[in-house]
Amino acid sequence: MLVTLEGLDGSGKTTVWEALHDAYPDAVFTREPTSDSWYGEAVNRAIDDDDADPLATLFLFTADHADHLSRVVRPALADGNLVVSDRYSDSRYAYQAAALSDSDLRRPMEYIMGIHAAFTRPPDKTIYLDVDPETAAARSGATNKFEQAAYLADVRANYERLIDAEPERFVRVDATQSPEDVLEAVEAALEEILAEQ
Ligand SMILES: Nc1ncnc2c1ncn2[C@@H]1O[C@H](COP(=O)(O)OP(=O)(O)OP(=O)(O)O)[C@@H](O)[C@H]1O
Ligand SMILES: Cc1cn([C@H]2C[C@H](O)[C@@H](COP(=O)(O)O)O2)c(=O)[nH]c1=O
Repeated sequence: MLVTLEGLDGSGKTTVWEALHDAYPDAVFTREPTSDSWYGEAVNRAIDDDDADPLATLFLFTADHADHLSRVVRPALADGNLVVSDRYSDSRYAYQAAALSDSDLRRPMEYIMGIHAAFTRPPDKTIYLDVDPETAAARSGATNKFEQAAYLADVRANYERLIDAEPERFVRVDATQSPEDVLEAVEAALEEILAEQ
């Protein structure tokens, strides 16, 4: 089963993802952008480059996803593992659709989803850590172009579109709570997800 953690920068995904390692020692924990491949390194260069072309950035993230799928996600699922990914395809649909909103693409989110549809493995469930853009930007330190409150407001609106389209896949957790309460809510959600499967 593939469970993904999604949310704005600073919503607390990585904090939760790290804490879950103890509760689920047999699960495969992974992330996007990947941290152990040259594709992930290329993505990180694009994130840190304020002048990076947004369409080129989309394709770098998508290449990293393709490598992540073939090298980590599909083999782990084939072995029957629970896979928990800190960010996954929804990050592209939410973030790159926002970055490309002023481009020549008429419907950026649909375009990005179309590129993925041919090869991706959709998540079985997605835990969405919901936080307002101002809190997100403040927590993340606004250190790169994606961590700005105005941009994150557009990203959040895109996540809401995704949730509206597939309400049964998403579990929303209020990420403005204390880290302990957020973790408790995520662990409860994950227990329910695993019990249902
Ligand atoms: N529930 C919370 N309340 C207050 N601060 C939090 C909470 N969760 C995480 N933080 C703090 O916010 C910062 C960002 O947390 P974290 O890295 O887990 O977020 P993230 O969603 O993974 O962000 P990014 O997507 O930018 O990597 C850290 O300093 C972390 O300690
Ligand atoms: C996977 C993915 C990520 N992003 C953005 C979101 C963050 O600002 C950075 C890095 O992610 P991290 O969780 O802070 O390490 O990249 C994106 O725009 N599109 C994506 O597909």
